[in-house]
Amino acid sequence: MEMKKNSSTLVNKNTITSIAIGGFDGMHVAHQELFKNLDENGAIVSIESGFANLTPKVYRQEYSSYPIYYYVLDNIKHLEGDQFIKLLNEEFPNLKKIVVGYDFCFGKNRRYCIEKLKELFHGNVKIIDEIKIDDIAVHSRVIREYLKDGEIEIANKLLGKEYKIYGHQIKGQGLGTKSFVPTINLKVEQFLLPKEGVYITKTILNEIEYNSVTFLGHRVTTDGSYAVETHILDENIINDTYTIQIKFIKKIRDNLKFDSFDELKNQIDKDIETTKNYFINVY
Ligand SMILES: Cc1cc2nc3c(=O)[nH]c(=O)nc-3n(C[C@H](O)[C@H](O)[C@H](O)COP(=O)(O)O)c2cc1C
Ligand SMILES: Nc1ncnc2c1ncn2[C@@H]1O[C@H](COP(=O)(O)OP(=O)(O)O)[C@@H](O)[C@H]1O
Repeated sequence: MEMKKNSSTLVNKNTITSIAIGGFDGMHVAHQELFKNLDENGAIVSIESGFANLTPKVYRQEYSSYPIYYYVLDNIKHLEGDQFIKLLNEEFPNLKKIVVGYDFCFGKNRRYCIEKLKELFHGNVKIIDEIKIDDIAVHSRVIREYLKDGEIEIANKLLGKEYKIYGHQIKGQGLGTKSFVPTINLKVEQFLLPKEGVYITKTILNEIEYNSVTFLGHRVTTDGSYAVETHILDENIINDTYTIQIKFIKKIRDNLKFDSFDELKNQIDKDIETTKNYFINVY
């Protein structure tokens, strides 16, 4: 049913017969619903606004086997409706079907919407009604708000997967191993970071997934600097991987200021206990 193509550069645009159009930041449940309506020669046309921070461009292909072609919004937003359709027909000479959501609009001042698309495109236009989960409309902006509030479980439900960020290892304060627990410190770019606090997570190193607990926030108890640090449970990891992935599962607590290192150490031990219990009960 589904074809395996992992890079748009490998697929000739002449073979494409159906496309889904949108921004596709997050590659969430509603986006996946659009993709289900593509045929085996389907492709994803992703319009880049420059604001994607759930699945930044370089990480997006991971979430679909359909090839993704990117177009920069600034280069196409001045087009009139017929010019936009002409562009699509030129880019994909065998295009037969377009799949979009109920709220899709395009062209100059977003003046052209569903009715115009049906009128201007001489082929099959499939419109997907608004997708909701537990009465919440699934949109990338909605998911961003839940993440900013630390509501990981709701965000994950709307995403249809665990929210995952990529980062690379940087040096920490050097306090962790000495005074608290060993952590991998991450520099994270491009991705939206959830609310400051402590989270049950999984950390992926060299494609191996470990249970972990992750702190994000300003280290208000120590030097006040912003940090993303992950402690891997029950393992003595010597990490030599540059790229690290963190999947967020659940928030445990807010970021807190402690009066002493001892109190912080106690709380970190409790966080680790809470995380271990979670994994024992859930997995
Ligand atoms: C599970 C966990 C929870 C943490 N919670 C807090 C916190 O609530 N407040 C805070 O200021 N720092 C918190 N930290 C960060 C510590 O201050 C940090 O691990 C310590 O400064 C060592 O940092 P380093 O690895 O850069 O040496 C937490 C760290 C971990 C691993
Ligand atoms: N909840 C939804 N239900 C149906 N279609 C949707 C939904 N969210 C987005 N779409 C469609 O998916 C495509 C990508 O939309 P986009 O604007 O990137 O999504 P979002 O609303 O999440 O930012 C568009 O064709 C859009 O109409």
